Amino acid sequence: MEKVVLVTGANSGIGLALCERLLTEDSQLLLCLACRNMKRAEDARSALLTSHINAHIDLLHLDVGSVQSVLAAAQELKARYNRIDFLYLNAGIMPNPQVDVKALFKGLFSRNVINMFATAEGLLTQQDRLNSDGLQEVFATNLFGHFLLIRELEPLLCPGGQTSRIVWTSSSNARRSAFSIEDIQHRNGMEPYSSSKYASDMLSLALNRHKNSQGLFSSVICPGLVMTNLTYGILPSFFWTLIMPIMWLIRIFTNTFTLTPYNGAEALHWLFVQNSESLDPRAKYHSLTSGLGKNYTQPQQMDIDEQMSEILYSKLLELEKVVRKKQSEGNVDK
Ligand SMILES: NC(=O)C1=CN([C@@H]2O[C@H](COP(=O)(O)OP(=O)(O)OC[C@H]3O[C@@H](n4cnc5c(N)ncnc54)[C@H](OP(=O)(O)O)[C@@H]3O)[C@@H](O)[C@H]2O)C=CC1
Ligand SMILES: CC(C)CCC[C@@H](C)[C@H]1CC[C@H]2C3=C(CC[C@]12C)[C@@]1(C)CCC(=O)[C@@H](C)[C@@H]1CC3
Repeated sequence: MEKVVLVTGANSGIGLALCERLLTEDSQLLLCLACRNMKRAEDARSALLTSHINAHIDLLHLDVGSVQSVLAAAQELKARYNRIDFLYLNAGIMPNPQVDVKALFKGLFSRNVINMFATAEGLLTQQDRLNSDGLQEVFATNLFGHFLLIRELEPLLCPGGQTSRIVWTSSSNARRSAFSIEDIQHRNGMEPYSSSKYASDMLSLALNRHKNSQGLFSSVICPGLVMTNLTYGILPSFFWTLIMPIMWLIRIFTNTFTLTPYNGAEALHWLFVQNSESLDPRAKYHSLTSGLGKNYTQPQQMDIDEQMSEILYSKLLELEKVVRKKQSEGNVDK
């Protein structure tokens, strides 16, 4: 039976590279590209079809940052498919990033330099805003929209007698100290990206606890530092052009500088070919590239508190009720 695979944020960067790799791995795949911009989705589909002429590629309009769009997309999916084998939750944003140049230079001459290049700890802040649902945009896009999608797709993800898999594109930038259980949307801080990725790590653990018995397994990965639209948005493009040779040089010494989307998608691809029983729910799977350019995947234990992940899960369920109520009231008003 052909596998049904859905990828969010599939039209560029790591998501698109993943699609390419999955089609090479399994030509029988039924691949669904879930994107917020249909022109970009069409272009991605055409690009994939040039190297995989007979591939079965569907498109779906999905803006994960919008409650209404997630609910509509889920309805459409339930009409189209009777199960989903792999759900890759890859769409993500880091709006208005600011690099702390002083911390960067200080870090360059410290013993922490390798960790700084791997995680950007203490280097990055972002300016977040409220979206039209009244949610913080980074939280809504990177975490909550995906959570709502999972909840809506439960009938396709837990069909009974079969296992399904969820894979989150998280980050080594996910940090416990950037997250507050009192402020899960990160309304009051300057590191919404780090907070949202830490929340996705915790949610994955909670999902495993609640859903493994129904055949649903969740994992998180970090793609390493990859040059994509997201990273190009961090610094002016002339600066990236200038430092690109340095980046490739650093790559010889740090395996976390995967740099290309193909390399960054390594752990996402690796998980596709693993059995669910062999997965560790507490591990983050890292895409790594050696100095000689060899790709490999390595698990690393996550710094997560079981109890806190359970509280987060309950808070997300509560928020789900609130947004659903708001949504149905909105529909009645129309
Ligand atoms: N690049 C890196 O070094 C790292 C990236 N990551 C994570 O990898 C993931 C992929 O990012 P990357 O490939 O780097 O960057 P890209 O910007 O190339 O890809 C992000 C994708 O997400 C889509 N997207 C953003 N917002 C939404 C939305 N509201 N609804 C639907 N789709 C949306 C984008 O669509 P559109 O084209 O329309 O904007 C795009 O397809 C992200 O989750 C990111 O946090 C993690 C660690 C490191
Ligand atoms: C002199 C140096 C070559 C200049 C580069 C400095 C920074 C702009 C980068 C250093 C570490 C990088 C990094 C990321 C972005 C660019 C840096 C801050 C990420 C935060 C991108 C998104 C992620 O999720 C992380 C895993 C990356 C970690 C490292």
